[in-house]
Formats: sequence, structure tokens, C-alpha cells
Amino acid sequence: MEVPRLGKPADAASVDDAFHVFDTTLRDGAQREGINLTVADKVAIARHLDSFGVGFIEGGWPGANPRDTEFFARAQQEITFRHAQLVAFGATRRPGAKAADDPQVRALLESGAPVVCLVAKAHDRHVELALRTTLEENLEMVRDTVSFLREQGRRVFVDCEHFFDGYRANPAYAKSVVRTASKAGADVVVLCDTNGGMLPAQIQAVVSTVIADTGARLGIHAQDDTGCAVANTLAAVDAGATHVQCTANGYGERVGNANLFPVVAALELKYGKSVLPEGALAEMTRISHAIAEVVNLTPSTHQPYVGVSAFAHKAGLHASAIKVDPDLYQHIAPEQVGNTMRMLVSDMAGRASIELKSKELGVELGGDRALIGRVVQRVKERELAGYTYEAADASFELLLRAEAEGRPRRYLRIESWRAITEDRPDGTHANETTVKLWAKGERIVATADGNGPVNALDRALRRALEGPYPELAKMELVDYTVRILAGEHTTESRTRVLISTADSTSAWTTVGVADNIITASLQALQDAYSYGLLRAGIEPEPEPAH
Ligand SMILES: CC(=O)SCCNC(=O)CCNC(=O)[C@H](O)C(C)(C)COP(=O)(O)OP(=O)(O)OC[C@H]1O[C@@H](n2cnc3c(N)ncnc32)[C@H](O)[C@@H]1OP(=O)(O)O
Ligand SMILES: CC(=O)C(=O)O
Repeated sequence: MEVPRLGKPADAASVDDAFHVFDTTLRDGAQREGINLTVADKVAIARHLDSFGVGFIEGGWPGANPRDTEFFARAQQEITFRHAQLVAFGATRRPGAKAADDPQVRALLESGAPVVCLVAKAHDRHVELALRTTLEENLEMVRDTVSFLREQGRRVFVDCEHFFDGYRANPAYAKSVVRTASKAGADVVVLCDTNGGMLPAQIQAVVSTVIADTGARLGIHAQDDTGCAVANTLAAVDAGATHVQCTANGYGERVGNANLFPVVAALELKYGKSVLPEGALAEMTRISHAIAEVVNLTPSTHQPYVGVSAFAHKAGLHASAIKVDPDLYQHIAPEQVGNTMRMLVSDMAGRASIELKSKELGVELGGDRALIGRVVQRVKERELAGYTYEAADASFELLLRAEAEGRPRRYLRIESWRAITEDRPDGTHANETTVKLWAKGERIVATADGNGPVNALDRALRRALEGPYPELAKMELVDYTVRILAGEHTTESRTRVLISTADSTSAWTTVGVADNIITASLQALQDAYSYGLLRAGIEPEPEPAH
């Protein structure tokens, strides 16, 4: 019999087998609407998960589709696993056949995975309606498939589908599936909340009883349909489960699965269980974002532990306590999970928020209470007028420096501008903008066209400034958003523009607010250029030259 080699070598440093972190991003995660992984994506995600240190990576269902079959073939050639064992997922054999003759069971063996996770029916109604067989034959399918795979040298886990609903309907039968799987040689029998309808107390009660009644080693697989998948997973652990099935960022069928990151963070930091290799937890934020990048979904900003907002503080009262000790408003130190604390400045800020934000930005305020008070006041006035500084750090820094230095950092002064938008009879459009401005003591007039009025404005400004400030050529506008701030009548509403600009090393966001979109854009663009020049170390003029 060929020894499967898809996984860490037997002598590799291993996290204790007594507790399993089992990741199913590549199988259940891929069942999420909107995720469509290539084989190369799967290989990239498997590498991230292995480097994070999960014990098991469920790679897919070999034989169900060519992509999953190819993934197992390529994983053998391309990945040297340091921590994880690769797991092939599949179903118990078909009713009335032999496991040894079932093509999909053979595909599991041919995948080369050393571990197989079999899905089995545990709900009597599903056996009769979906599988269209008898309760006894379903037990025989479990027994035969597990025994056959064990004989072939595979480690076997069994996912009992719809276990909790099945237990409610017919507890004796649900438990008989667990006993059959365990007796046939399954290392872990995983109780699945497939419809995701359970709550933590129910999970805890059922897992405790099933452990007491069957003596089997149990795992948990929780879907998130009640928003309780992480809590349900931890409730199962509280009841004695020693194997947790999760997915990166909670991706999964329908609304998703138990999110791997809060589950392992809770196990490590709250339960004191060592479930990851030394140092891995501090990589968690990076790994979460890297996987989001591969699946092409924007990372959720509000994800526990790893979201960019997970340690972002907005309320002034929070900031005043954090100034004394960050622990007062944080449940852990963000660095433990590779994240960072951030201060948000808005009309909810107080003096402490401004002081902490200034430190973060490297602007020295010297504890000047009057100055700090002026900044707080200015922020509140401007936010009332529609500005938003929590989303526009660069505009806030310019405001802060203007107050601290007693004059704005000004690199240019606009004298006037004019924008022309023309809709032609043939259906084509033209946008042309002219700006008249002063920079480095010189009056400059420039005109440009663009695919919209704001694009034409940006190009005219750049054309005007390319002589005095050649550094601007390295900066590009990367994002532009507009929001209409509700007024009494729609046409009288104010417009808020946020512009993100980037150079080769970083990106920054600026804000403008005005009655019309072009004026608001001009403000945001002026801040964007000024901030970029400030970062490039360019000194503003002592006094504008007119
Ligand atoms: C709860 C979960 O998320 S489990 C994971 C589910 N994942 C997937 O379904 C994704 C991959 N699936 C597939 O590619 C396909 O469904 C395949 C290849 C597995 C099967 O395709 P088909 O042979 O065309 O069957 P189809 O999808 O219509 O139905 C599934 C069959 O599996 C049977 N089945 C369902 N669960 C089990 C089980 N635990 N053990 C054995 N057979 C099962 C069903 O009764 C049905 O049998 P039938 O073909 O005799 O009606
Ligand atoms: C196995 C699985 O994905 C489930 O029961 O939800």
C-alpha cells in the first residue's frame, strides 16, 4: 500500500494531537456564493493556512470536480507542509454497494491525502427522504466506508450532517451513527449543525450528553445561520469537543461557518490552550487579509481581532481612559494578534483623542491644553459642516499642523477655476477645466480635458503644478467617493468628496465639502497634493506670493 505523503512529515514539530484545529476554507469556504477558487488559489490558501499552523486542511472533494482532483495532485508536488495534514472530503458509499467498489470512495484514496473526512447522514428523516434508504443501511454505509478507508491506512474523521436536528428528532438513532463511526475506526466524530439553527446552550447540552453516552471523541462543525457559529463552536469545546472545524474569515455555505480566527484566538488567549505553533497568533491579521486577497473579497473591517476597526477607538471617553492604560478599553493587546490600535478623530473626540492621534501621526503638541482644545473645537465645527476626519486622516493631519504651526501648510493658492461640460448632439461629451493659481511666487494658468469634470480638474492642476512641484508626478488618485449630505431639499444638499491618493509607498485620504461637487473635489485634491508634498519633505512657501 502506498503511504500517503500529503501533509507534514511524521517527525515534524507538531501541535498536540489532543486538540485539532481543522480548517475547511478550501471545501466549505468555497461553497460561499461569490467565491470561485482556481487550483492556484487553493494552493496559495493552503500555504497560508499551513504557515498559520492549523493541524488539518480540508482541500476539497476529490472526484466531485476536476478542480478539486487537480488540487490534490498539485498539492503533492508543490507544497511542503510544515504543520498541517491534508484532508480529502467525501461521502459515505452509495446505498446497496460496497465501499471498495464505490468510485467516489476510490477517488478519496487516489487523492493521496492521509486523512479523509466523510460526510454521513445522522438525521433519520434525511436518511429516508434524501438518501432514500433504510436507517440500518445508512449505518452499514458508515461502517463499511470507515472500515475500508482505515484498512487502506487512512485516518478517518466522520462529519455527522444535521446531527443536532437529527438528535432532536431521534436521539437514539443520531447516537447510533456516532457509535457506528467510532467503532469502525473513526478518530473523531464531528457533530454538524448543518442548517446553523442551533444556539450555544443547545450545543453544549447535546455534546455533553453524546460524549457521556457514546464515549466517542467529538468534534464540532457549526454553520453561522443564527450568527452563533463561533459561540456554538466554543460551547462544544466547553462540553468536551476536542476538534473544531472552521473557515478563514468565516467563509462558507449560505452565511458562512465558524470563523477560524476568533475561534483560535479564543482558544489561545481565553482558554489558555496552545493550538497554534509559537508566534503564529501574531501573524493572524496578516493571514486573514492575505486569504481575503486570494478569494478576492474585501476584508471585513469589523471582523473581531483582525478587522482594521477591531482596535479603532472613536469615543472621547474611551480615548481619555486609553491614554492612561489601553487595557481599560481593549480586551487584549492588538499586537497579540498582529493588529494595531488606532485613534479615530470625529465630532465624538475629546482632548485625549486628539493627543493620542497626534502621537500616532508624530505631531508634537507639547501638552498645550489651549491648542488641543482649539483642535477639538475645529474638528467639531468642521464635522458639523459635513467633513469626516475618521475617514480622512491626511486632511486631519493638515488641520492639526495648521493649528499647531499657526498657519496652514499651503503649497498653492487657487485664484479661480472654470469647468465646461458639453453634451454634443452626436451623443459624445467633452469636459474641459481651466485653473488659475499661484505656486512658488508664480501665476500659472493651465487647461486640460478629462473623461469627467473632476478628472479634467485633476489634470489641469497637475499640468499647472508640474514645474513648481515635480514630486506630484509620483502620486496618483486611486479612489474617489461622493456622498450627498441630506439637506432640506435635495438640490440644496451639500456634497462630500473623499479622495484617496497613493505613491509607491503609501496611500492617504482627504476630504472636501461644498455646495457643488467640483469645489468639494478641488478642496480634497488640494489637501491630497499638500499632504503628499509634506510627506515628500517639501517645505511650503513662507507666504504665498500674492
Ligand atoms: C453539508 C455539506 O455541505 S456536505 C458537502 C456538500 N458539497 C457538495 O455537494 C459539493 C460537491 N458536490 C458535487 O459535486 C456533486 O453533488 C456530487 C459529485 C458529490 C454528486 O453529484 P451527483 O452524483 O450528480 O448527485 P447529486 O448531487 O444530484 O446528489 C447527491 C447524491 O449523493 C447522495 N448522498 C448525499 N449524502 C450522502 C451521504 N452522506 N452518503 C452517501 N450518499 C449521499 C444523495 O442521496 C444523492 O444520491 P442520488 O444521486 O442517488 O440521488
Ligand atoms: C459537513 C458540513 O459541511 C455540514 O454539515 O455543514
